[in-house]
Amino acid sequence: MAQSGIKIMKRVEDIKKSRYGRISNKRKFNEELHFSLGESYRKINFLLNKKSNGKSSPTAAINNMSNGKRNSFNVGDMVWAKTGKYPVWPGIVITDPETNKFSKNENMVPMLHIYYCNDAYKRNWIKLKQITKFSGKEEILNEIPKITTQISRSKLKVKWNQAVEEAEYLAAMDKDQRISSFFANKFLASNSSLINKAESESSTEQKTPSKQSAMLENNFNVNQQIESNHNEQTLLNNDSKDHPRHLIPELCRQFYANGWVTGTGGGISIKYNDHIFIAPSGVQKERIQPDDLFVQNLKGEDIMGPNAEKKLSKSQCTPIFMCSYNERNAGAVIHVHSKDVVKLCLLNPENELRITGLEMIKGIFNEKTGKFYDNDEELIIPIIENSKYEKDLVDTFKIALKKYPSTSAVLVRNHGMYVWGSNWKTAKTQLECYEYLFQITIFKKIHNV
Ligand SMILES: CSCCC(=O)C(=O)COP(=O)(O)O
Ligand SMILES: [Zn+2]
Repeated sequence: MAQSGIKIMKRVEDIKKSRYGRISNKRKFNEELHFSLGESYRKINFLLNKKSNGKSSPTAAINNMSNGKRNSFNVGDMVWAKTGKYPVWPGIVITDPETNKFSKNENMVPMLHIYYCNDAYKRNWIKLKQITKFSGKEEILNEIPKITTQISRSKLKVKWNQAVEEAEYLAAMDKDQRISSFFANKFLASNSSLINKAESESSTEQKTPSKQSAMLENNFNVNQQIESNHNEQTLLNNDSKDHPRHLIPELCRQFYANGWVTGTGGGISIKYNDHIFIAPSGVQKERIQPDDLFVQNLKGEDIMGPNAEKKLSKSQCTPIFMCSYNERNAGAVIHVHSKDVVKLCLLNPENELRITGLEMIKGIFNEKTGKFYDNDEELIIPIIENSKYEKDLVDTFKIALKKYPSTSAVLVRNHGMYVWGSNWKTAKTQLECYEYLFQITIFKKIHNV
């Protein structure tokens, strides 16, 4: 620990000497920091603001660039932001740790949550009209030539140039890497004081167990903070093919191919930790993209959504999805507009459907017993009446859940079916088993066998 501490402190000293060196030596430094600190590391105003006829003040220019635009920014995007008397400053759109949101409307004014580059991790909610896409130093200076003179007169000149250099460095990365790298610097800044303290203590006196444990605890807290920021971003977006951002579009394409979500009908939602991912409404479900999804928590509070430019809204099925999560502890819920469900409900006017004697019954999970059905057991699935809007199904859906504690599906007459499971795989498998059972049951009913 003491040796790795010395190594890090030397590096911190190098960085203190040259901020530019920090940028160019960053990779090497990161590697050493990783080596020294282990796995936890990985997770881890210029203007005079003169209103010079409104023509070329940076505020006016920025306003002109963004006015009337809807939010087209997302977490991880690099931006130029203008606040108060400060020069336009580079930053990154990152979720506010207090509200878990990166965008909001305050008194009808759209705002984004920004962390500033090279500014001790200061962060703020900024009006969307004060923000524009990060381009690069040359580009912004060409776009707003007055910045050059204003910055050269400003006390913040050095700091601004370093911020821009950091931003250009970060802009070259992909979003995940960018956010990790940005917070890795925070880790470094927070730890350098601990390291300095540790080194000076080790050179003058023996560390007492209580000092050692206080340092470790402090270190642990810093690690935890970085890790939780990192984890938050990883939960919302990541490249794993099993992440809801990739699963939902893929599953929708499969369901479309089976004729279950045609003509924009149907929908899907997957729970990932405590985040509920929900498909958009009224779109061709087979064409959904990873960044078309909505994310909310179990209380129904929005966490993240697609760019406003996309003009998407959350699935109308959301109230039923939430019922399945809250009442049945589902891990995923699927809504299909399958023709076989509609046909079967026409052939079966009762309020429930009974199926027995088929092997595929074994693929259905009995939520009451906590076991899969045996093929000699009778499967009973509730049927509720359709309503004008999906949300008006909630009351009867809840009644059906109470009356049929074993069921993992509810049929909606003249409409389709909701099916859920403890995870997306079980929900999908059960959907396939139900559809199979329904086809055979239709055949049996038609042929009276
Ligand atoms: C032609 S679809 C009618 C609405 C509907 O029943 C449905 O399932 C669509 O839900 P969405 O997720 O697109 O809001
Ligand atoms: Zn529907």
